[in-house]
Amino acid sequence: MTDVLRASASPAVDDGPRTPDAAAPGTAPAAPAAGSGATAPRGTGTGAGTGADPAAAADEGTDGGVGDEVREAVHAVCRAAQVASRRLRTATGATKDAALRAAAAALVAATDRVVAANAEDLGRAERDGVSPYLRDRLRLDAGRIEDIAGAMADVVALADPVGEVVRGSTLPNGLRVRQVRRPLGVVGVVYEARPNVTVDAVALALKSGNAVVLRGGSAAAATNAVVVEVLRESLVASGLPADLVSTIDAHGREGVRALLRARGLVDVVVPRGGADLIRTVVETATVPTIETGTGNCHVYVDAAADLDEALAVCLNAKVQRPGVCNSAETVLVHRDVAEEFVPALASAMAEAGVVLHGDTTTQELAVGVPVRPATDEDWAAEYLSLDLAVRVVDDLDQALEHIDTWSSRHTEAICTTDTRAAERFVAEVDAAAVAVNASTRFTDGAQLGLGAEIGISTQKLHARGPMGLTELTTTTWVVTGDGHVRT
Ligand SMILES: NC(=O)C1=CN([C@@H]2O[C@H](COP(=O)(O)OP(=O)(O)OC[C@H]3O[C@@H](n4cnc5c(N)ncnc54)[C@H](OP(=O)(O)O)[C@@H]3O)[C@@H](O)[C@H]2O)C=CC1
Ligand SMILES: N[C@@H](CCC(=O)OP(=O)(O)O)C(=O)O
Repeated sequence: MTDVLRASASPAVDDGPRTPDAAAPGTAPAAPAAGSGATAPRGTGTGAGTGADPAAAADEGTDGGVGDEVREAVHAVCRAAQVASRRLRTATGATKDAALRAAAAALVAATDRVVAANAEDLGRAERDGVSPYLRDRLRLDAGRIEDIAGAMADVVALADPVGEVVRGSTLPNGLRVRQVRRPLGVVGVVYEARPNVTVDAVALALKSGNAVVLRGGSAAAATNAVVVEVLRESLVASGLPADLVSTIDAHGREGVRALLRARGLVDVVVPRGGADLIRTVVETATVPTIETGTGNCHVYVDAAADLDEALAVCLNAKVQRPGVCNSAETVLVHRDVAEEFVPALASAMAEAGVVLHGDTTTQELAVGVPVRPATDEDWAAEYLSLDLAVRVVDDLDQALEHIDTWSSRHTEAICTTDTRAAERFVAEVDAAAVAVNASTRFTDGAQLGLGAEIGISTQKLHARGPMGLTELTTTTWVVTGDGHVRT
């Protein structure tokens, strides 16, 4: 069976000239816009055009709708992060590891404070009608804080990427050349209301020698404020600058746009979120960015699938954590096994509380289980809930065509015992991750051995899939001679 999860090399990002944007007028306030909850079929781009942000639109071409005050405040944070990042360039692995261990312990020690702030966020989310699945992403308790600290320890245990010689040789003229891994510098992260991401981002950024500027989902503002405060205090206690970790949460979405235009002050911004965020990034950013797109992931159950195994994979992919980007939204079933598989799938999903949306054949075969007629909206949807679209396909070609049309290029899975079908699937699907006889839920930094992830890139440059330590570095060519001159 093809090893579908082999790591690939990633080229460096262009960090552009180190001159911040000139100040531009524009006092329009930030205007939140709801995401569409659906991904577009192939050919319509990254979700541009879904939702609207009048402030950004009104000020397009000037400074992304950012007022002077917010721009200056965000740039000040980035400048301080840039200064702090220089301290980490030369920090030893031992220094960074000790600081991260201390930070993990500080977080656990602050459990009561963090949980109290989280309760505030959860109460507000419930009053605002946020779905239970999204509230699950937001929720912290003592056990989850222990897990988060454990994830930090996992990152500490990984090899320090900084200083790694990627390649090197002595040229015929005697010049010694080495390509050496270095930190990027300042990494901005805009992410969902999921406080574990705050800590994952900090652990990965610091271990790879970077300062990090955070902008978490507003629903998690109280939790993140406490977490960031605890981490900053801990850094100082470890003899490192607090400004290695900072937040721009106070500046709302206008702050996000200011960060996206802090060219010369941040080296890369990683936006983790839905179509509306990505549209804003595409239209606003002047800094290098790495997009982490929405998840519209499929499981294809082939004619040669082990159907018990396939059922377990489908259930896990849909039900284990339906509110996250790597959960499955559509199951495609080969016609030859549909009569046996669809009824089993339908009753297992119904038992797990899943609402099915299916094509005509699925509706006919799912005896005793209600199936809503599926439309193109269902094939496009990233439900992020206990909803699942099901389609019976004629063969692997039709499955591949469906995936090519509707996939968000995040994660696609095939269940089959046919090696040739698996190899075709791996070769022909265009996605950040492809799983063979395994759940889509494995597309996760921790699960793939990266300790954690700063996001799951659905673009092809500079990284693709879960981004860990290596993806937060660039390289420098070090050329050493003995007074060599070029002739
Ligand atoms: N591939 C990956 O690694 C990941 C993908 N995702 C995807 O994100 C989506 C779900 O997360 P959700 O919390 O709803 O994500 P959102 O896109 O709603 O929010 C993520 C972050 O982006 C901000 N944001 C959203 N829209 C804008 C905008 N127009 N301008 C500036 N900032 C903006 C949010 O701020 P505010 O709080 O103000 O709304 C928040 O901080 C799903 O589609 C999921 O698949 C999520 C995480 C990881
Ligand atoms: N790392 C995650 C998946 C990525 C993620 O953060 O997704 P999301 O909850 O949509 O923001 C996990 O499987 O736990």
